[in-house]
Amino acid sequence: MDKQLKIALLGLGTVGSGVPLILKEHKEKISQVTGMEILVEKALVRNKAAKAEIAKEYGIELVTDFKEILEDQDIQVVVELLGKIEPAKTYIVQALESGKHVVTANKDLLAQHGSELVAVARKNHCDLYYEASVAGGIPILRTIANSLAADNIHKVLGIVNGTTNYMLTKMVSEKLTYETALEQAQQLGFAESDPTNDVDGIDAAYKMVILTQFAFGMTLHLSDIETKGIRGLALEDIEMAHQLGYTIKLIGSSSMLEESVTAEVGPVLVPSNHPLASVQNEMNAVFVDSAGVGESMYYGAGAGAKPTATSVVSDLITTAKNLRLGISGHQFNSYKNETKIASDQEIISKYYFSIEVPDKVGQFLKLTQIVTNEGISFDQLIQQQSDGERARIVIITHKMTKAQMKQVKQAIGQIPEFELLANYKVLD
Ligand SMILES: NC(=O)C1=CN([C@@H]2O[C@H](COP(=O)(O)OP(=O)(O)OC[C@H]3O[C@@H](n4cnc5c(N)ncnc54)[C@H](OP(=O)(O)O)[C@@H]3O)[C@@H](O)[C@H]2O)C=CC1
Ligand SMILES: N[C@@H](CC=O)C(=O)O
Ligand code: NA
Repeated sequence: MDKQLKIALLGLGTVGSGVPLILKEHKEKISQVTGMEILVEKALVRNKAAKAEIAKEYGIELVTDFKEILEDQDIQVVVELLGKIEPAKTYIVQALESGKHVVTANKDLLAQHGSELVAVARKNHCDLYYEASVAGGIPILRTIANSLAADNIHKVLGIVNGTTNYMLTKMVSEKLTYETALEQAQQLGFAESDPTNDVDGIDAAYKMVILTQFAFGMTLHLSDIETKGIRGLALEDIEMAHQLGYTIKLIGSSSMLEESVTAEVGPVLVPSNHPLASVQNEMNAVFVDSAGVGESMYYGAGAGAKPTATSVVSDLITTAKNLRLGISGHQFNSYKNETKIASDQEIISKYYFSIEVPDKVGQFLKLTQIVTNEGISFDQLIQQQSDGERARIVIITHKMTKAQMKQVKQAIGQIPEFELLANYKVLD
């Protein structure tokens, strides 16, 4: 081994503590492919005593002041695994400005400040890689940027949040409560330190911003992505969907319609025979529809220490190879297009409506009128057993535009005795 690559970790939490483990377990292979020995020299922590054991195990020097990393000339790569925006952003900018390459798993940061960080990296001829930020262990960003560079992607959609997929799986298969399922996802290290972003779909929306950049070269803001989480998802709707031949999953999607893009996150009824329907627990899957390859799906662990750290180390390996070849500073994603957002008239889907109505004659007729007023018909319709006073009617429509769907919702809202309980997209 003729060369060493000294790195520093910011954060020794779930993912941070996985990195030295992967570097140790796969040391020989990593040395062969990079021609370098990757050494974790320092780690930034808040509490040295709490991380003393892992530091001793891997011979890492713990520091509580980022300056000790920034000013260390031997450290060539900073791996940011703190999460959230600050101080992560400031540390990354300072690292890049002092000529250090950066690897991060921070989707919050990349989705909200990615363009700025990429520009700083570029100006300083530094690498900035973030494969772990989307779908944890699945090498999806590199696949889109490299392997699918020759293709024209029409649509990218999938299960990109491990916590909520784990929760939905456990709530359905083991009848766990929402709270218990969330607690388990936290204990297993899948959830963010504050799981609000997981359950409210925001974490998935961040990932869709990044996926949209890679797939279509367009930069979306979070506000461009209509986002719903699983907080209000009722078990009754999961069961009704099941009776209709669907599984409800939290899906992030981004599609090109002519020359404009539309991206959304929310519970979606996925046909039970669709490959995304069988993705369980913390597993993620990204389904790509493209002109050349056709349909392809990338499946694997979307969260957890080892899978995520493996992606982080794959970025370190790329950084090491670039250094050896003297080609540092190329952008992870160099595909760029002017961002155009699709209008509601262009977005077409089937929709699921779950409506509570008085249990008396004539209700179906009123609903039929609302939907037919938009020139749409029902694909499926069922009524759940009622308590004698109120009944739940569930309909799946044929395809309509998002604008029509909003009209239907509004019309339902105008009938005082109707209550719209849920409204989700239905995948073909
Ligand atoms: N967990 C997962 O499966 C995945 C996580 N990610 C991303 O990876 C990143 C890390 O996540 P994860 O490891 O799960 O998070 P953790 O909360 O487990 O780890 C973060 C660590 O950073 C430390 N930290 C936070 N702020 C500071 C600071 N200012 N100074 C020093 N230390 C600090 C925390 O210390 P303390 O404990 O004292 O708060 C904690 O040990 C996040 O961006 C996350 O979104 C991406 C894909 C999957
Ligand atoms: N909290 C995230 C972690 C990976 O990105 C998730 O559950 O997917
Ligand atoms: Na990934």
